[in-house]
Amino acid sequence: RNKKTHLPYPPGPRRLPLIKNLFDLSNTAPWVTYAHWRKQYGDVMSFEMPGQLIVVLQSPKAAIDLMDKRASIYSDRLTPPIYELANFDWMISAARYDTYWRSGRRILDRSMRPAATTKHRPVLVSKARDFLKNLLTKPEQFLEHVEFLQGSVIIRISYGYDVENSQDIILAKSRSLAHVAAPLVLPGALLVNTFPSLARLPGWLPGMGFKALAHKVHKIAEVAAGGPWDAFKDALNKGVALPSIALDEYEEQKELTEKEERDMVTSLGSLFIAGSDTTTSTLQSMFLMLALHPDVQARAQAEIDAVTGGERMPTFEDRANLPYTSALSRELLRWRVATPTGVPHRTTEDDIYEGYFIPKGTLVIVNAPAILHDPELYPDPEAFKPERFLTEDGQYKEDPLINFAFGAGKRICPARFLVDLEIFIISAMLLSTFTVSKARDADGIEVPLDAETYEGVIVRHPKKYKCAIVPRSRKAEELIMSTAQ
Ligand code: HEM
Repeated sequence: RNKKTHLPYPPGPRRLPLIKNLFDLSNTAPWVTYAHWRKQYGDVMSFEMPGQLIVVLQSPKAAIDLMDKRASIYSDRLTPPIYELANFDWMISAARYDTYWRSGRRILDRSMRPAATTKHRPVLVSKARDFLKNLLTKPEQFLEHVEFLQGSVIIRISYGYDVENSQDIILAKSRSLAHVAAPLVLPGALLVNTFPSLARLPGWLPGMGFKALAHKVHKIAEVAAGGPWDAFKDALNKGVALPSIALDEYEEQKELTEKEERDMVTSLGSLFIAGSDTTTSTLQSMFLMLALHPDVQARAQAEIDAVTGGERMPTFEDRANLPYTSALSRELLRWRVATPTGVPHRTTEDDIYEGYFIPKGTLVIVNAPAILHDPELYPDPEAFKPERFLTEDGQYKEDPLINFAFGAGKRICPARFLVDLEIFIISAMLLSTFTVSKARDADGIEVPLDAETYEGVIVRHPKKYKCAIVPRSRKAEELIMSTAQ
């Protein structure tokens, strides 16, 4: 109960002195603990980590009421202290709600709003073709191909730079940053995240290894953001810059001040780390789903064949005639939410909601799986059913709730329209040319697949698995080879 207002915090599990709820939360799947707590404490609940109150929202109403309608006070972030120490607090998804974030976010919103994403369609198609070709030559490496696809899509769309192969230096630097920096956002990853004042102690004291780590992150981040930007500037000077967000912004602003250029470097530099793992996860879930649901796959293939006659690849223009395939790509986002608890927002003022006190500095989480797997909203929620996104007469139906897979409020994922295009075109082109099924061992026995074996806390991925990916026909092979230059 708050001393000033005499109002209680939102209800939640009993806190122990000092350690509060430190040991009540699952380390591997906190969203499961939240969903379990929801049954006891309702849609707006709270718990505490030492020194930090956390509020969890688990219904569309609560998420919209606070994250959207009161966005002016629910849009800050808790930048991990290690990022500040590494001068890496420019990463947009971790940045404070301030003027830097606003100008960076403006660039991203402008370049990824629906009208602007249409421009990226040719890149998506060409990268999808390369992807199919890779699947044809080395189907057993499909998980790696998905990763490569996503990395090359982001770098091409951001800077107009075509990644040639998985050894490409710009891709390697971006991956290295994602690999080193992404896990550091977890509150328990480093002691300095829990006790930021440690950063003020001299580096020679024992336990100060995080300072060397911060230095390393700083170095990698500068190269990962600066390298592709330099490649873009080089292409620009030679007059060969390809269409990209960087080029659009450059042409729009013409003369950039040093600060504007730096903001552009950092906001574009944020895209790889924010967007590679997430879409990769969803596409990796797609292969798992297809191998587990031959009925869904056959229905989508029949729909696509009826439109293309098996004589060509499906295109974006076919989308209006492919409602089931469109619905399939939406159901994927719901079925295995890639970032189940999103990125916490932080309040910048005290607030009162439904008689509960939410103080300034509270972390607020939308537990997306609680909404997208609520049996009242999505009956039989664990089942994969594209029909959820179809009207009774089989037309594609928009469902605004699916946006919770991308967060909420002002910090909602700026790339959600791009992701929609990408998942649609990849699934349509894949289904038109390949059939995915369970793998078989040397004796011809099906290798069992487990739909539940996922790992990762912020972004979750299916654990490494095998499946068989076979071209549907000789004609399908020709289509792949003829278009993938
Ligand atoms: C399936 C794919 C994706 C999913 C599920 C996803 C999900 C999310 C979520 C949950 C957030 C946090 C939203 C919030 O705080 O409320 C977010 C933020 C963000 N995403 Fe995505 N994302 C995806 C793909 C991408 C891609 C492809 C890009 C870049 C090309 C991207 C760029 C970003 C950025 C820059 C932010 C930070 C926004 C901010 O803090 O203002 N995301 N995303």
